[in-house]
Amino acid sequence: MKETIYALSSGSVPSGVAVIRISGPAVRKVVSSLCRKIPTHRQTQLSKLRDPQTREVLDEALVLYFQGPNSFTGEDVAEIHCHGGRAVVAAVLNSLAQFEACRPAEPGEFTRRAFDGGRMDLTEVEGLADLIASETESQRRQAVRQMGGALGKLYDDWRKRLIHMRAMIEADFDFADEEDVPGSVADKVWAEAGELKAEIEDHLVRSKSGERLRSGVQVVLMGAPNAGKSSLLNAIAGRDVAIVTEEAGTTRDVIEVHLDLVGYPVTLVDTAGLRKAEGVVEQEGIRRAEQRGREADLILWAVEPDGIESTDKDGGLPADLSTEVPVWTVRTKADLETPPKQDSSGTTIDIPASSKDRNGVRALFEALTCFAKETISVSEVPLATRSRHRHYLNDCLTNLEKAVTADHLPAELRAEDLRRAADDLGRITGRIDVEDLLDVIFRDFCIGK
Ligand SMILES: Nc1nc2c(c(=O)[nH]1)N(C=O)[C@@H](CNc1ccc(C(=O)N[C@@H](CCC(=O)O)C(=O)O)cc1)CN2
Ligand SMILES: Nc1nc2c(ncn2[C@@H]2O[C@H](COP(=O)(O)OP(=O)(O)OP(=O)(O)O)[C@@H](O)[C@H]2O)c(=O)[nH]1
Repeated sequence: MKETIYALSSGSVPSGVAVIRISGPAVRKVVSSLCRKIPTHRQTQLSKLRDPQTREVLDEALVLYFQGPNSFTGEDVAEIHCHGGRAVVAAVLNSLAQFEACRPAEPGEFTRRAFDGGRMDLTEVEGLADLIASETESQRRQAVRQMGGALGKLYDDWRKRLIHMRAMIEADFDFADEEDVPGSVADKVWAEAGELKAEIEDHLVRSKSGERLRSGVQVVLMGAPNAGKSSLLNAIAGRDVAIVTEEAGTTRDVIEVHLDLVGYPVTLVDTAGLRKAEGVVEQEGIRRAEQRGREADLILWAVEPDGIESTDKDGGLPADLSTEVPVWTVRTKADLETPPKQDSSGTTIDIPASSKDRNGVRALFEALTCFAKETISVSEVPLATRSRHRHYLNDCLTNLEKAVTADHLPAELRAEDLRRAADDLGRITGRIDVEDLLDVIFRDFCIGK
């Protein structure tokens, strides 16, 4: 028999109320033992919770019951809403552990059961994970929509169209010998396939924005040592409206701050000062700084008043930087200088900033907010949000392209490419072999979800 799983779903204790969730075939037995009576489906019941062995009262709690299949997981589910004291939660979890075939849930295991039971597709699962990870309004909006199935529906519709096209082609070549079946059926299908291909290409282009919204616009501060990069980061992040979380990067030289700029997520990255370094550690720091620069959506090039010439000598932007990455020159320590004549190059935006006075970074802050808005452009249509989606969409396009262009090949082979293209979309929603992928996706979930 399938195991029954349980977990604290409500976050860290102590808390006012803690929610302990239980799912699986033993739920009815467990609940009737802990609180005698099983609540009516979808209703809560105030009950004394008792230790199954000693019958000692552990707490007075609200117990909620969902009879499978009408539950989040599709199995029988109960929720115990008890007091959020450490010892209360420990005592309840401990009594659950005493039941046979009952064990603590793995991260994301409730959701995994919902997926296995066909209650959610993979894009909905990912939307749910993104919703829990969301830090800004625009991220929340995109995640809610994806969790609600909008993206999955788009891919399912495309997949159905492909399956239909293939059926038409196969029907056409079954009757190919008969005279009165017009060849135009196939022509129509290939024209439709071409249209779908264009739709998917358009979706892919627009989805850059979806991925950026999910992970935050990457803004990387670069410049010579001592140019004032760290002070700038602190000055921007220190504004009450801006800071959400601060975390050290994977290296001690790369610091990331997650900003919420009026609902748009921006990851601001401070990097090691660029110069011709002697030490191995510093060289590694610079290598990583350059790497982040290459991945950036925007580079803030910090230049101090008398440092403009020295940056050229000591090290500039990485030579292989894509010309598509915009670079803004930020004149740091603007409180020390008399403003220079307007930069005539016209290639970069030039923004004076001072970390020393309260209004010193206002212009930069506002320019960044505009940039984030323009880069992300929250859309009403669902967008791909992960490189995983992009990967399979590209595979799908490759197969579709083969099918559409191969008019010298027999229809059987072209129909087979249509099937492959449909399968690629099925992999995004998880309808087609994704077993090895699931562990990776669910590993990132919280316990209790
Ligand atoms: N207490 C509590 N709050 C919660 C959840 C939960 O599981 N428990 N959720 C969990 O993530 C979210 C709400 N989402 C949910 C989605 C589906 C079902 C559910 O039981 N669906 C059944 C029955 C629907 C019905 O009441 O008729 C179904 O779809 O068949 C429950 C919660 C957020 N808040
Ligand atoms: N007057 C003034 N001094 C500043 C300003 N910003 C930074 N400084 C000073 O410049 C020095 C270097 O600043 P940091 O922010 O550490 O420079 P950095 O670019 O991060 O340096 P590295 O981490 O070595 O690359 C410090 O002494 C700061 O106090 C500013 O806006 N005005």
